[in-house]
Formats: sequence, structure tokens, C-alpha cells
Amino acid sequence: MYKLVLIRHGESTWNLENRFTGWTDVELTPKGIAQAQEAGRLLRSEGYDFDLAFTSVLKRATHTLWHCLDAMDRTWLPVQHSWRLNERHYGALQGLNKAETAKQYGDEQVLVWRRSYDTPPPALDPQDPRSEAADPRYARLAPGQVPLTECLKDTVARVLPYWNEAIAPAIRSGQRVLVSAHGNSMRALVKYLDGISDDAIVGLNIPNGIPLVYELDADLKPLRSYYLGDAQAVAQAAAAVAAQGKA
Ligand SMILES: O=C(O)[C@H](O)COP(=O)(O)O
Repeated sequence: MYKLVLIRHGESTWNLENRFTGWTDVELTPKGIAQAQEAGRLLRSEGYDFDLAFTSVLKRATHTLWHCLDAMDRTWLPVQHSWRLNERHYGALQGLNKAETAKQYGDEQVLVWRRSYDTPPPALDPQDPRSEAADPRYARLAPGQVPLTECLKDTVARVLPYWNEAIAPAIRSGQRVLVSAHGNSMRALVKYLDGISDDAIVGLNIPNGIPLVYELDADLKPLRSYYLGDAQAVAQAAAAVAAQGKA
């Protein structure tokens, strides 16, 4: 049996301000740092250890990993970064307040933009100053690979090659793997691992900074999965994420 641990980054400045973030590279808040440290302490106290970590190219996930590994005294572990683990691109919604957007367009529309499998939010104009196309961290991507918006289906399509080519082989080789990622890049991975339907994925919300453990069989099929920590606190945190998009 293999064990894989996934963690969504701790609270970011734009989580606190309730803004759509996507590929915008915002910092952790002091609470977000504390959540990452607490996750590391919890992992350590429960006897977890890792050989390799994966994260996105965004600082909220990277710093979550750093603080988590620091609390485990494992800052020396190898870390692989990939844009494929980035948050889902939120298109023209990036920077807007979620509750105000719901006031303007209605809760139902915002739920579709946040959680539907195949309806993307409105796209960014390529000339929009918020576009990430000129960001040097994406310079090696093929033209058109830097999104202007993404639905979850698009995110699944770019996360899975990284799972298949980097993360899954590392797990199969016996390395103990920690992945620090984002709400929707984790939803993409969880959808794939648990075989969640396109309709049911609408109801899945991932809380910040709480380790999610997968026990996997020899074919990397989940035997079971569970969050570490208090189940009621986890459920409340997931419900709070769901409520962010309400007017
Ligand atoms: O990009 C964002 O705004 C968040 O990290 C995830 O947002 P969501 O829960 O609204 O999809």
C-alpha cells in the first residue's frame, strides 16, 4: 500500500479578502502560515515522513510547503515545481470579490463559474494587464498553453499529464510523496483518483491547510482517503469555502 498526502495552501491574502485568485500570485496571510505550520506538526506527530514534494509555481502553495516541511524538520527535501499544479485559471473574474460577483450575477451563476465541470468563467482579454502570458515562469510553455480562463475539465487535462509522468512514477518507485497545491487543482486530482462524476464534483470543496491522506493500492487506486485532524473542523472549513460564492 502507498500513502500520498495532498494539501491545499493555507489562507492567502485573497482568500481573506474573498477574491477570485486563479493564477494571481498572492501571499499567505499570517493565519495561512500558521495553518501550514500546524499541518507540518500534525503530519509529524502522526508519524508521516516524505522523500519528495511537488508544488505549483505559485507562492501560496510553495510557501505552504516550506512552512509545512520546516515544521517537520524536512526543509532539505527535493521539491519539484510545475505550472500544471497551479490553481484553475479564473479568467476575467481574477481579482473580483466573490460575494459582490454573486450580488451582481446571482448565486447560481457564480456556482456555475466556481464549481461546474465544463463551463469556464468569462475569459481574460489577451491584452488585459492581468494576463500571465509575459510572466517569465511560463516562458517555456507552448503558445496558447497559458490560459485565459479554465473550467475544471481544462484543469484536469493539464494536471493529469503531470500526475502520470511525475507524481505517479515517484509513488510507484516507493518515494513518500507530499503535494502542496490549490483548491481546484486538488479537485481535479481528487476527481480523477476517486472517479467522481462531472455532476457530483460540483459539491466538493477543499479546505485550506489540512492534510488529505490517500491510501493507494499497487495500481494507485484509492483504498481510502481522509483528512487529518478534527472531522467537524474539516467539515466546517469545507462548508465555509462553499459559502464564499454567496451574495
Ligand atoms: O482561485 C481562487 O479564488 C481560490 O483559490 C479557489 O477558489 P474557489 O473555491 O472559488 O474555486
